[in-house]
Amino acid sequence: MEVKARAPGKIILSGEHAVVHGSTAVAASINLYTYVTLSFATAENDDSLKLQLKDLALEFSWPIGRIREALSNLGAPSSSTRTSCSMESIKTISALVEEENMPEAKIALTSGVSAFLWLYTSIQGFKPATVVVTSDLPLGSGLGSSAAFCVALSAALLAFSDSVNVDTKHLGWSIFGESDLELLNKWALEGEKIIHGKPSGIDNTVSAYGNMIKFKSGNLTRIKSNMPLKMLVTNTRVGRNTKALVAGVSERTLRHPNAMSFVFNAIDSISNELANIIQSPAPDDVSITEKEEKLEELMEMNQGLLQCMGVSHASIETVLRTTLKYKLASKLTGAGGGGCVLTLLPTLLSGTVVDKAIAELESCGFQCLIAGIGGNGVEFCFGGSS
Ligand SMILES: Nc1ncnc2c1ncn2[C@@H]1O[C@H](COP(=O)(O)OP(=O)(O)OP(=O)(O)O)[C@@H](O)[C@H]1O
Ligand SMILES: C[C@@](O)(CCO)CC(=O)[O-]
Ligand SMILES: [Mg+2]
Repeated sequence: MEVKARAPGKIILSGEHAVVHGSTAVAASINLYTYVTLSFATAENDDSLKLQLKDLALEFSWPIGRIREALSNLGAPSSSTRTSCSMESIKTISALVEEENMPEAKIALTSGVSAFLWLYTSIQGFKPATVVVTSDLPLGSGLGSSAAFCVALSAALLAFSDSVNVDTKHLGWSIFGESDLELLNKWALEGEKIIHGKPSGIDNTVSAYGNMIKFKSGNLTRIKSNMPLKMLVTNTRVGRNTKALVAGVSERTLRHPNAMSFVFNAIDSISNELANIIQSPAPDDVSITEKEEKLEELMEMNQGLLQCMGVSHASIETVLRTTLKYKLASKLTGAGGGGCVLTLLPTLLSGTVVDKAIAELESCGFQCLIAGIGGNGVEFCFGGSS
């Protein structure tokens, strides 16, 4: 028997980075997913834990005895209580990953593979198994690939544990009950900590719960949109790393605590206003257009403040300039420093303008997509031969 889990990526409509410092942020799931399939070994002589990253054509395999020896201090797995990875365990796990000779060009994956080993051994202990990962999401681009990976992984691991209440006979995709989802989200955050250093928890929470959320200091409020929201996502293809960008903002905050607290407060107000606009009723085209104009202004203000935090990038500025030529408002999404930019596509905007803007962005070497916003969060499905 095997279990497959899928978790969506996300866009942050407002409040990235500031959310790490206690401000409100607004995020939505998108219809691009990371898939994780878990099957325990059935052959007697198969005594290894395998991780296959299919899109990257990478396979890792550790003899279970080697993992048990290295992590003997962990004790018995306890899937019902999330535990944080100590500095000592991180070092041991990194050494296990290094034994696998990660290709130099893919060294950024080390933290993802470490998060895998931590979540696997903490939830399932030392059982031989194969875990296969595929993803629609570009890695390290601001669309929450790390969170989708941790959420899908936690879902597959917990689905085969005694800590959640799932029906293994159900055919097709299922969702977790509220308390199981809460546990899953806590485990996913522990994985994100290994990848991000100091995550706010917004990315794993929106991936786990789906739809649209407002998030502040670890607490989520579900949001119901009362207007159509269409966003163009432009991937600058400039690689960056969320951990380093988050650390950079924290350093700036230490240097200029007063100034930065005003920036974070301004972003908190922007996020709350944006959430109110999205939720308020819009009975006709005129009121939708008015709401869109306000959203555009708030996105521009948020982008200005992100630039002030030092997380914009020349490639992001090129996207902003290009979309402005078509009178469209944009902001970076996720950690910035490259990665993806959001552009609001108003309801009454002609298709020709969108096509022209996309063509110009793509001629700069960027990649554009229009994401479906606000679908289900994490789901799982049992299958395979028993
Ligand atoms: N499918 C995957 N397989 C293995 N590791 C992954 C996968 N997806 C993400 N990761 C890990 O997450 C890292 C990228 O995370 P990072 O937080 O820097 O970017 P992101 O999550 O895509 O963007 P953001 O955090 O801004 O939304 C990768 O370098 C890798 O370590
Ligand atoms: C940059 C950040 O705010 C969002 C990354 O998608 C980091 C976080 O909240 O953990
Ligand atoms: Mg991330």
